[in-house]
Amino acid sequence: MLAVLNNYKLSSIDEHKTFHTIGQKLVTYFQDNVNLQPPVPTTLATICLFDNVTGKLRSIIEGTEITSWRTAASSLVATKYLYFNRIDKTTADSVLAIIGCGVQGRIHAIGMCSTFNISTINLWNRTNSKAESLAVELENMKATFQNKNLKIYVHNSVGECVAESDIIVTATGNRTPLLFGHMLKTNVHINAVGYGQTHHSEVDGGVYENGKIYVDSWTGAEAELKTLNYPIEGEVGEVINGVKETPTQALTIFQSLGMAVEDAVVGQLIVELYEKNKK
Ligand SMILES: NC(=O)C1=CN([C@@H]2O[C@H](COP(=O)(O)OP(=O)(O)OC[C@H]3O[C@@H](n4cnc5c(N)ncnc54)[C@H](O)[C@@H]3O)[C@@H](O)[C@H]2O)C=CC1
Ligand SMILES: O=C(O)C1=NCCCC1
Repeated sequence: MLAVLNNYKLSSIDEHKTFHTIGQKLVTYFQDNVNLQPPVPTTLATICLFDNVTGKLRSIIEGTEITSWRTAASSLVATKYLYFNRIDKTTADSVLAIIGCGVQGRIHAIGMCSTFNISTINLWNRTNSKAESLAVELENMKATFQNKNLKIYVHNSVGECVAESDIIVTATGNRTPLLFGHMLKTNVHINAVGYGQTHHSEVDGGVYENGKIYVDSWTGAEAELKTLNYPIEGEVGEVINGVKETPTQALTIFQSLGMAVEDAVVGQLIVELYEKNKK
C-alpha cells in the first residue's frame, strides 16, 4: 500500500511547516500466530518512509501498533459522523457490540469507551475465554472511560450480542457472514473491519441491501469492493466536509478498508517526534 502526500501540515509538530511523505506499508496476516507461545499478533505490519526528493529509504517503522490504532481511529471518526451526529446526544445511552475480541476488537472497545458515552458493551468471540479476558481488562479500565458505570457482558452468540446494540464492530476475519439483518435493531451503525474472503465477508448481503454504505476511500473501494453489489453512499470524509449529508434514521455501515495515507502520516509523525525529542 503506497501513499504519496504533498503539502500537508502536522500541527502537533510545527503548525507552519509543510510536510511531504512517501510511505509504504507491508502487512501479513498469519491466523495461526495466536496459537504460538507466547502468541504473536496475526496482523503484522512494517512501514517504510522514503525521502520525497531522492526516493532514498529514510525510516523503517514497526507498523503493527499503528495499524491497530489507526484502524480503530477511523471507526471512531465514522461512528461520530455517521451515528452520534444523527442521534439526540442528551438522551443518548449507547450500547456497543464487539464481534471478535482480538487485537482490533480490543482496541475498538477501548477507543469507543474512552471517546463516547457507551453505557453497555456486549462482547462475543468464537473462543469465549478471549471475550472473558477482554471483559476483565475493560472492567479494570472503567475509571478512564467516558461512562464510569459501563456495564460489560459476554455473550454466547452473535445474535444475542447485537440484539440490543446501537453500534457494532465486526473484527473477526470470518470468510462467511456472521451478522444478519434479522439480528439488528433499527438505526444501528456498523463498523465492518475484518477482512475474510473479501472486505465485506462478515456482514450478510441483506444488511448491506437495507443500509447506507460508507467507505474510507473511493479509490480503495474501486479496487477492493468490486464484489460488493450494493451502492456506496460516499466517503466518511464527504460527510465530514458537507459534500454528503449526515444520514438520518438509517442503518449505516462503515466499510473499513484501511488507507495507506493513514499509515504514512502516522509513520511520519512518529519520525518527526523522534527527531524532535533527540535534539
Ligand atoms: N479494515 C482495516 O483497515 C483492517 C482490518 N483488519 C482485519 O481485521 C480482522 C481482525 O484483525 P485482528 O484483530 O488483528 O485479528 P486477531 O486474530 O487478533 O482477532 C480476530 C478475532 O476473531 C476471531 N476469529 C478469527 N477467525 C474467526 C472466524 N472465522 N470466525 C469467527 N471468529 C473468528 C478470533 O478468535 C480473534 O479473537 C482481520 O480480518 C484483519 O485482516 C486488520 C487491520 C486493519
Ligand atoms: O489496511 C490495513 O492495514 C489492512 N487492511 C485489510 C486487512 C489487513 C490490514
